[in-house]
Amino acid sequence: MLSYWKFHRLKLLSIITCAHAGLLSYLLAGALKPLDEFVILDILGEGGSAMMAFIWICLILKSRPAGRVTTLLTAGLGCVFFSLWMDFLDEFMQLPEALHWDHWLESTPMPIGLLLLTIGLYHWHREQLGLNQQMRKRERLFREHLHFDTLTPLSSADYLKRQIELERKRYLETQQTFSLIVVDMNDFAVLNRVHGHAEGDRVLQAVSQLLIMNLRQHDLLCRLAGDRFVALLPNTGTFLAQTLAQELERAVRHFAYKSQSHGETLTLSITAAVCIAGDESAEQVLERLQSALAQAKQDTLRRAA
Ligand SMILES: Nc1nc2c(ncn2[C@@H]2O[C@H](COP(=O)(O)OP(=O)(O)OP(=O)(O)O)[C@@H](O)[C@H]2O)c(=O)[nH]1
Repeated sequence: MLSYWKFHRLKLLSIITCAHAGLLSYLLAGALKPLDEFVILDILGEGGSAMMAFIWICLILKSRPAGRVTTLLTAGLGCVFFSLWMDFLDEFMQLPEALHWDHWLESTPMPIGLLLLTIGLYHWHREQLGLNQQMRKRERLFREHLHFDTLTPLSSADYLKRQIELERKRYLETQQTFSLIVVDMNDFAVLNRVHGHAEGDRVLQAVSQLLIMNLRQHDLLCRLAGDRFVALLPNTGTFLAQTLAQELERAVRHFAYKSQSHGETLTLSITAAVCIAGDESAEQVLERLQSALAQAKQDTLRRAA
């Protein structure tokens, strides 16, 4: 409750104030009905509906950031809630015959609320289309995953091996080779030591997102172990794989990651290596990939020396 109270307190306060104003108006202008005029079924039905509308408001505010769509949905549901609330109060209070404002307060907010809710839902739909577009890039990651890594949203080495076996079958049918890129963070043990393991975890999460965004829609990124990732590139030759690997290295080098503790920019870098595969078992391919990485690490060290 507290987290969304901070962002949406104005909206919630307006709704609660309106509800209190309605109650106060009834108390000032009307009188309590005798007990035998209470209709239990109406009280339960109208009170329950008002309560549900309020719960919907809380759920919307809890699950959405502040913005136009949230405001429209809350305003719409707020009007619906107010209408139902006035209807509920009507069950307990009797107003003088000459007064008619209770009918207005019961009936007018409902259609206005439904109109606002409809506009809000329409914009929510448009917003969702935009989000779907963004998510499509990561679709292969989220589909059919039995083995998710607990830290990053990537699949594990087991899933990667199964995917390599599938690519191998495809190779036997179509003769189309595929490539793999292995990526390893440089000096990650030092980063852990200097900035703490929790910061290291956040770096791994951020880097995995960055790598995903720099791969193509049909590529698959897995976390092999620790600070090591593997991208499976279907139907891709060595030249294109090398180009992608260089792009990944560049993306990480230019990534201005900010530490959570002090907000300073941490310099991150990776070493990437590539291998092309066809008719080989997953173990064989991964072994070759690890050797290519070891070689690339040595080259990097030699260049730095
Ligand atoms: N924060 C964090 N650290 C991890 C995780 N898994 C492995 N590590 C750490 O990653 C580090 C990997 O160490 P190394 O293989 O020596 O890698 P490195 O320091 O990048 O060395 P080079 O690869 O040679 O540059 C170790 O310190 C592990 O403790 C994890 O899930 N979270």
